[in-house]
Order: sequence, then C-alpha cells, then structure tokens
Amino acid sequence: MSLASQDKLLKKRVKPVDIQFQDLSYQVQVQKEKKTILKRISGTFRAGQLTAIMGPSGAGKSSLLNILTGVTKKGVSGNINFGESPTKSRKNCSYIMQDDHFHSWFTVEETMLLAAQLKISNESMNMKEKKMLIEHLLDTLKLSQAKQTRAGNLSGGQKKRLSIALELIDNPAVLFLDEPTTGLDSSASSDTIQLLQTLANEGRTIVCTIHQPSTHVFNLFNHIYVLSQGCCTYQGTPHNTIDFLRAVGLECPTYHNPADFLLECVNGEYGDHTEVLATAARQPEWRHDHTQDPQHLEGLSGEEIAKMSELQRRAEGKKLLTPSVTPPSSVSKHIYPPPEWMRLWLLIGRCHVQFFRDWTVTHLKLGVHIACAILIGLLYGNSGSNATKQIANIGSFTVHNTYLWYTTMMPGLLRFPQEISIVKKETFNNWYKLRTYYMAGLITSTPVHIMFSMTYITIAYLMTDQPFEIDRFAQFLLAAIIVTISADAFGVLLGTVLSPLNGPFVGAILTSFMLIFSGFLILLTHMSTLMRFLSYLSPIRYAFECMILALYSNNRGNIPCPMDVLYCHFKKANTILRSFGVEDGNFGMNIFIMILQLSAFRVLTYIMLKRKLGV
Ligand SMILES: Nc1ncnc2c1ncn2[C@@H]1O[C@H](COP(=O)(O)OP(=O)(O)OP(=O)(O)O)[C@@H](O)[C@H]1O
Repeated sequence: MSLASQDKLLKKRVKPVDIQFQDLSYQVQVQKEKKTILKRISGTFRAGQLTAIMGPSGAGKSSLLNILTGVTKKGVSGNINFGESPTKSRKNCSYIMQDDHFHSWFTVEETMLLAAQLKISNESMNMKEKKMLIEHLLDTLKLSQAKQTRAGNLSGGQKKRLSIALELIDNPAVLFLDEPTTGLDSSASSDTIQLLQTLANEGRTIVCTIHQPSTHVFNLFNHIYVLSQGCCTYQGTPHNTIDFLRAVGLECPTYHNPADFLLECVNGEYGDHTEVLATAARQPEWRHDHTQDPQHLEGLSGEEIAKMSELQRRAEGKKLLTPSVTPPSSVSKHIYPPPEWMRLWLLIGRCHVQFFRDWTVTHLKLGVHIACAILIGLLYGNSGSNATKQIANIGSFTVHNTYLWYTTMMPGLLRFPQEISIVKKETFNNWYKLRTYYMAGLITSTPVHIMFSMTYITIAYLMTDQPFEIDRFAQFLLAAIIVTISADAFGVLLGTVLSPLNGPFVGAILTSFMLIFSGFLILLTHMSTLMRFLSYLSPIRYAFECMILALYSNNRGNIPCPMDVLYCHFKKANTILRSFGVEDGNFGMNIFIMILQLSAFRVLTYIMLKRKLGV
C-alpha cells in the first residue's frame, strides 16, 4: 500500500471533530465581587492538529480546558461547537487530567483489559479482539515491557502513557490533556508530545496545556493558543511566533527559545503588551504555516530547493511510517459501550479483586477483629451470666458498638477521597455511570462488613457468657451488623463531603457525641427532654438499645447471683430494662430507624458525590 493511501486510511479511522468557541467568558465569584477569568476569547482547534494552550501561571489555561471538556459549566458564557453541531455532548471526547489516577492493585494489562471491557461491548469486539487491541496499544505506547507491573509502581512517564492508552481504547476523536509533561524529564516530555503528534496525524483533535516547552517540543505542535490575563495573545503555528512578535515590535534575540520569548512577552517582561498582542492575535494569517508556501522558497537556489523537498519528503515519510495507534480491527467497526448491568458486574469484580489484594482491608482487619474480640472477651469474662457484673456487661455493648463504629468508619473516611479522583476520571470519560459504580461498591462492601462484624460479635458473645439462645444471639448480631454498615455509610459520607484532613477530626468528634448520647455514659432517664431528643440522632443509641432488648427482654430468666453475694440488684432482667430506660423499647422499631438512618447516609452520599463530580 502506498504511503498516501496508508495516510488516507489512518485519517478515516476517526471522525474529525473541530472545536470552535466564540466570545467565551468565564466569571467566578470572589467574596462579593465577580472576577473575570476569561475575557471573550475565540478560537478553533482543528481535527488532525496538536494544539498547545500556553501562557503564564494564572492566565486561565486550566479554566479554558475545563470549560471545553465540560468540567466547568457555572459562570461560563459564549458558544462552543464540537464538529458541526452546537452540541453540549462531548461523548467522543476524553480528558486526561494532570494527575494519573489508577487502582494501584492492578497490573497494566489488567487495567487495560478492564477498561476495554467497560468501554466496548462484546458485540462490538470479542475478547480475542480486545486482547489484540490492548497488545497493539501497549506496543505502540512502549508499555509492553511493563505489562505485568502494577499501575502503582510505574514511573511518571509510564503512568502518563498508560493514562493515554486507557483513553485510546475506544478511539476518541478528541483528546484533552492537562499538562501532560509536568513531572517528566525532557526526553519523556518529548516522547509524550511526539506520541500526541502521532495521534493527531490520525485525524484526532488533540488539545493540551503546557508550561515552558523546549524548542524541539514547541515545534512539534501544529497550533499554539496563548493566554494572558484571560485574553488570547497569540493563536497560530509555532513557526510564526517570531514574525508575529516582530510585527508588534518585539524582536526575539538570536539563539533564544521562541517559546520562552513568547512567554516572556506575554508575561510582561518587556512591558505590558497584552492589548496590542490580543488585537494582533485576531489576524488569521498567523494560523497558516508559511513554511509550506511556494513564495517561501523564493530566492533559494535550485539545489537548496531540491534539498528542502528531499528533507520534506523524508519527514512526510517518517510521519506516515510512525506506527498507527489505531488498530486495524477498529477501522470498519463502530464501537458501542456495553449495557450498564454488564458494567456493574465488571465493577463488582474489580472491587472484589481489590478487596482481596489489599491485605490491610481484609486479612489484617480480620486478624485484628479476632484479636480484639478475644481481648475484650478475656477482659469482661463471664459478665453475661453474673448478676453482680451487669453494669460491666452492658458497658461491653458500648465497647462493641464503639469498636465496630470506629474500625469501619475510619477506613471508609480515609479511603474514599483517594477513590473519588479515579471515579471522577472514569465517569467523566464514560467508562460507567456514577450510580453503577456506587451500586457496585455497596454490593461488594456489605457482605464484607457483615462477615467482619459476625466474626467479632460471635467471639465476644461466646467469651462473655451471654445467653446461649439462638434468637437472642441473632438479634444481638443484627444490631451489630447494622451499626457496622451505618458506620461505613457515615464514613464514606464524611469522606465525600470533607477533606482528608478535616474528615477524621469531624468524624471523631461526631462519634464521641454519638457515644455520649447512646444511653450508657449518661442514662437516657437522666437526660433532659431536649438532650433525649438529640439522642435519637445517634445510630449507636439504637444499636445499644437493641442489644439490651435482645438480651434482657422477652421473659429473660433471672441472672445467676453468686452464692457469696447477699444481694444482686440486677438479678432480674426487668430491673435492667427499667434502669436503662428501655423497658418500653421496641426492637423492630429500633432496627427500622437504624435502616432509615443508614439509607439516608447512603442517599446523601450519592447526592454529594454527584454534585462533587458534576455528573
Ligand atoms: N473557582 C475559582 N475561584 C476563584 N478564582 C479562580 C477560580 N478558578 C480559577 N480562578 C483564578 O483564575 C485564574 C486562572 O486560573 P487557571 O487555573 O485557569 O490558571 P492556569 O493558567 O491554568 O495557571 P497554572 O499554569 O498555574 O495552572 C487564577 O488566578 C485563579 O486563581
């Protein structure tokens, strides 16, 4: 096949999408005033081109990228068109954020395979084809050697390439990247931009923000869009920057990196030229690469022209021979995503693997639960069957609730903020819907919490000599299980709303109050009406009441009083129920309220998560 037809074929593989924006403004509220970040900027990012958004720090680069990708919607005015239609839908776009977020427990190959399964239905591509596609992408992105490496152990450059490979699976027409070279050395930066150039050559629209590129990297871009103080101060090819700046009276010193000089000029190092540059940047002539024009060759000798043509031919050949990123199998096929239930199934699988690979949340936690249950069992001894130890026995219920609450709430609270970044990236790039992810998390974590609380409670129940009756044990266990699941829901809610720094602090304080209001440290009968009312907010209070009712209501017989003790005040179960103010308590109602509270935490978390991710 000839080079030209190869090129034609490559360009056919993605539907070209030009991005046009006009009079785009972005305002934010800073205290009582409105601050304008972007000031009626316009531009076009063409398919088949690699565009760099450049500018000094705080110029509005990330703001522009976030607006184009749809991450930022509030405070934005103006028109944005993707392709022909003035659509707000960016279905065929992918956004690669500055930080690379992956589940560190999966290898590169596993991460790619799961992404392929989540993005492409089995009808569009069977498993064999998906594996071939992954092989091809890993090969092209020079990741084959790292196939079996866990994503968490990859180098910065490899992580960036994996991020790109993951989004290339479903062959997007538009790729946005926020500072893809940050943290990479010059060779890795150059490799990354070269890769992006290859992707653009295949007909994609590639837009990225970049800080201070080297001359070599700068010249790899097809289009440069410079922002300064919210205005566009240059849009055109990298080759025209020197002429452009000369036209406004700014002469680039010989041997100076044009990219650096451009940034110095827009940064105001040679005086404030923002307005002049913004006016000059509206001229379309800078967007045309004059090095390709015939008049550019005027004045050159025949030999020089022949040499230039040869160099150009070689460059073209090299460009066409750059390995295609799009695999041949996807040429003729339209890729459809799998149904949402299939994605749910896949995400449940991912959560399970994660649970079992992360020994700190499974093996360690199980071991700690067993050890702590034994320790508490030894500490309270036969308190369940000795009338003189009933206060201690009821105290042990508070210990169980507090232990289960803390050990479940804290991991949820600390783990979830890390997870949010991954979910944000994946939901934004249409890997799955947020509700699918949320359901998968609930379906996977609930049995784990049940298993942990069952292990702990069974050991503690038997060791503290509680009544050997299946009904009472089942009720006691049910209360413990629901309080554990509530703790997880509460932890995840706090993890969603608060920062990892504030979350543990607020969580600890709220838990302390839930504990104080539970009815043991101060009896419910000793609380004022208002305080008693507040106690109804504490899930630990309901669990505590349920545990007392489970063990002391329903005609519990007398608790044995040791022979050497003359009087046992808590010999009768009714005395205990009365003393703790729960003689009229209803076990079923308490469980029902706990489930309501738990559901409220879950729904609230989902709403907060949706708001936070803007989906
Ligand atoms: N939500 C916001 N509230 C207040 N100010 C904001 C908000 N978002 C952005 N800004 C301000 O807008 C300006 C542009 O921010 P932006 O992050 O787009 O800059 P940038 O060019 O990407 O900078 P950098 O290169 O340092 O990342 C900054 O001064 C920033 O403080």
